[in-house]
Amino acid sequence: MQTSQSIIQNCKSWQRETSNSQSNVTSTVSSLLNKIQHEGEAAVKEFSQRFDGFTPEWIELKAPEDYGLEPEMLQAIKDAGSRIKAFARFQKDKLTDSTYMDDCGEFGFRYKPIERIGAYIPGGRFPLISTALMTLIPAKLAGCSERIACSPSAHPAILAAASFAGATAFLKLGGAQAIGALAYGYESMEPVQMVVGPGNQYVNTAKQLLSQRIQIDVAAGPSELLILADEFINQEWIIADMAAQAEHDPQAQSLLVSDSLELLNSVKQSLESAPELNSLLENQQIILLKADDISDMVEFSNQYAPEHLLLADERIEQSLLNNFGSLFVGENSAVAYGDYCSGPNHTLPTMGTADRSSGLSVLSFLKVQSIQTVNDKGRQKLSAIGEKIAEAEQLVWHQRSMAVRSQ
Ligand SMILES: NC(=O)c1ccc[n+]([C@@H]2O[C@H](COP(=O)([O-])OP(=O)(O)OC[C@H]3O[C@@H](n4cnc5c(N)ncnc54)[C@H](O)[C@@H]3O)[C@@H](O)[C@H]2O)c1
Ligand SMILES: [Zn+2]
Repeated sequence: MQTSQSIIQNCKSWQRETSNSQSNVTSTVSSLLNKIQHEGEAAVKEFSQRFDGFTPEWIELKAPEDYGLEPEMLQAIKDAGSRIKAFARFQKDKLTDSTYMDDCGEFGFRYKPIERIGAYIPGGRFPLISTALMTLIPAKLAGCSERIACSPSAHPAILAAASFAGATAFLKLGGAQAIGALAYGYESMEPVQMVVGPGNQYVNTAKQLLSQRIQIDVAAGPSELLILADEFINQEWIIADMAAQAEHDPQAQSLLVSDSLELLNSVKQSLESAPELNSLLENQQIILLKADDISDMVEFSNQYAPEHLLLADERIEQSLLNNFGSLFVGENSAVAYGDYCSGPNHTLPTMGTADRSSGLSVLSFLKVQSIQTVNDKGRQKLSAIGEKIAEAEQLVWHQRSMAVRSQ
């Protein structure tokens, strides 16, 4: 049993545990992928039988209305999907191709979609309906022409969501073998160029191991929530938020950081009085941290770089917060809204990678290409600059290819 002192810790001395090594998963997945690369379909089928007890199956998608869902469920999928679509469209509209001209010619860039993508929708522990929407909708808005949904679950709500989100095919197949099938091709499906979507350690390891061959999205590990709070917040709400993110996964973690010891003590008491919540506290899925002041809170947040950041402290300016996957401002903004239906994506960087990477968005599915058109004047001017450098690098043909144009 922990003492009261150790339950409320000082934020300066607390650090995220780095993930324990998982070399046996890596070697299992590595040999699985190797077999799929060399033996193709037969190996995919064999692994699917071994780990999931079924043969992979292409499932033809019908209209979302045709899955016999209760009307409220169908409506919720459509409403969530429409909001996710609206956000993705808004983002897409800001990404415009652009060109400028100067005396040497025309220079610009454009966005082009990756053609074939695979979206993995986890289905082992829970059927993740929202993940079908979050992965496939931005891919469609980006303009990817083939969008293969892959999941070990063919739950009617997943199929309806994949259909609403615009999957062009649905393959019932799970785990690392699903990622292998997407990357190497399967039956009539050509290999995809990108695989997105969360999954368990087998799925994530397969994505990592294949990342030289295919583009992958963020490292979406166990969920994380950091709440920065002042003494005035609604405790019932934030306790529910912390328990919500913790229930994703036994390794998921929610942190409450405040400079108010009164708040932390009061939250601690509420947690301890409910056995289900107390066990989250004991298993360190909920962590209470005391800061000296708001600058301490900001500093902690920036170094921790949480997946989800809930800012429930009006004294702290948003602009001071540098590292997070998604920011929820004010206590109205439950993180669960972001998980399902507010609009922004829920596939977000975890394990501190938010200090250098972004969550899934329309941009993830686009390549930025540059385009240049040199005019006659540009031939002279650019030759004069470039030849000098090529000469110093002793790249003779580089120099010559410019020299022959310089007249
Ligand atoms: N960070 C995010 O945005 C986010 C969102 C949703 C889900 N998730 C995470 O996704 C994960 C979903 O995991 P899941 O397990 O429920 O579903 P999953 O679909 O990722 O994995 C299930 C598959 O794992 C394979 N598998 C299971 N045991 C195996 C074994 N011993 N050897 C080889 N393969 C094996 C099976 O083929 C099975 O189909 C959770 O960890 C959850 O936290 C993260
Ligand atoms: Zn969540």
